[in-house]
Amino acid sequence: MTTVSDTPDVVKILQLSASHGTSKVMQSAAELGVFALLSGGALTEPELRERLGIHARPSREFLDILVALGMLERHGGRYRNSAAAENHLVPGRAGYVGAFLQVAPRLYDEWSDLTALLRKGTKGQDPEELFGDQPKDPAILRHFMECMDAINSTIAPHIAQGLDWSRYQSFVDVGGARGNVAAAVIDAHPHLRGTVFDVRSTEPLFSEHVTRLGKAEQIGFVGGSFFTDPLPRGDVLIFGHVLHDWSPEQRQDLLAKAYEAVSPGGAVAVYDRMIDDERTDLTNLLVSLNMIIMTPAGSEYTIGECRHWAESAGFVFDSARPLPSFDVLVVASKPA
Ligand SMILES: C[S@@+](CC[C@H](N)C(=O)[O-])C[C@H]1O[C@@H](n2cnc3c(N)ncnc32)[C@H](O)[C@@H]1O
Repeated sequence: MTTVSDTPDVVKILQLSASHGTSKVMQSAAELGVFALLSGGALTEPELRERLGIHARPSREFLDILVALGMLERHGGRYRNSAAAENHLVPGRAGYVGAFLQVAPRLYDEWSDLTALLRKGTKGQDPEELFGDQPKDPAILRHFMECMDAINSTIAPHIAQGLDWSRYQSFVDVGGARGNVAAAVIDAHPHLRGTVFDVRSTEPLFSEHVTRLGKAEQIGFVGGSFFTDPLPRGDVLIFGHVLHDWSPEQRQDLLAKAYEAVSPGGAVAVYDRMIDDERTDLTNLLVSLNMIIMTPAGSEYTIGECRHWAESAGFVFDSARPLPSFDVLVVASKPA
């Protein structure tokens, strides 16, 4: 006999209603170090419980949910990482994206007020609180940079391939943080000279990171604010995960400013979690709502809007291509 709870629509509604649970299980697994521990080999539930310091009452549900989510596997009473967890959730691995899960608990708290935000439109944050150029807690800044690099590391090789860099001599990564993407571009195209433009407080972390990557000679740093200071000149200006922090008017102003700084014949390259023009993609719509919650005026935006801002600034639209991690790269050139 079919009951109401067996119908696909009801199953879907029940699963959606419980998705806070899967999100929280993933965050706690990262926080407790489950994936790092299991990268050393399979363990039984009592062994995991003891090593992770978790209580017997929730431990089986916790671990078996991770199995059901495809993050762990269970064979003969022993748990081990799935290939996905082993490749992407073990700290130190090249494909590590778990830093994103570490910021997630904060996001989780911020989302708890969604209904209030939907009514008011903003949480009333101070823009300076988010990205002010005052000294910040160095540990917090470092963690923020690590999280950004965990995400942009998967994108960087595609930025290095996404333009015909043989046509250019220089680029500026605007809001380029500690130079992670700039280093990947230089790595693939050693003839280029790169500049990272970012708030002054990031300079020590930039120097440390590009030195570690062996790119300190090829990448310079200019500190300042892209709202009040001139942008450094270059053949290509990159805006990666920057425009989504600001209002549509500020994005338009930044691209107009970029047009002045780009050499004739050069280009602007923008990447963000852009929304498809039909506004159907759930993943990036959720990311956009997250930006609305987390910033005073930011959000994601459609590919068409990005094209419109670039064209209004004087650029000629070249291409929009999807990148891994649900980002889109828009490239537009400045006539020679
Ligand atoms: C979300 S991060 C993106 C970092 C990097 N481009 C990436 O793709 O991961 C935004 C960057 O913009 C920088 N930023 C914020 N406000 C700025 C301003 N007014 N002037 C220059 N850089 C700024 C931040 O310090 C941060 O490094």
